[in-house]
Amino acid sequence: MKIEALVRQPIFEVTRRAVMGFSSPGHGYRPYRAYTNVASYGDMLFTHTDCLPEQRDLTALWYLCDRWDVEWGGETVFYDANDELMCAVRPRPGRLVVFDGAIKHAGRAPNRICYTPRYTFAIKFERVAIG
Ligand SMILES: O=C(O)CCC(=O)C(=O)O
Ligand SMILES: [Fe+2]
Repeated sequence: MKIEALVRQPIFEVTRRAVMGFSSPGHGYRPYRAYTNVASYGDMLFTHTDCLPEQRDLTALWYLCDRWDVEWGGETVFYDANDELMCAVRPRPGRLVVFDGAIKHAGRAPNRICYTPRYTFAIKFERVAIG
């Protein structure tokens, strides 16, 4: 999605406010990319990072679902430097998670009993000097 169009949407204002909480004196965040992920049972979503550690980008991830059964799986999982699980975020209607893009993570495909696609909407922010 074009960033100029995104910033006019109500979802962006909510996202911006959440991301603002990570600002520090002299530094803010600027959106540079936004897109939707879709995954269904059997898909393979690879473990990755969204930026290099020194970049300190943030990823804002919305779970776009009307409902999400706990048995459907499809969590976003986060790993430490030893590839141990630190955290799993369960899709939930309207949930937003904001995280440091340098943390290793992966979306997980839904389980076999899930007949609905798993949609997430990602907005990537770069750290910028302000003032
Ligand atoms: O859909 C997810 O849970 C993760 C998406 C993601 O990691 C990304 O878009 O960079
Ligand atoms: Fe990612």
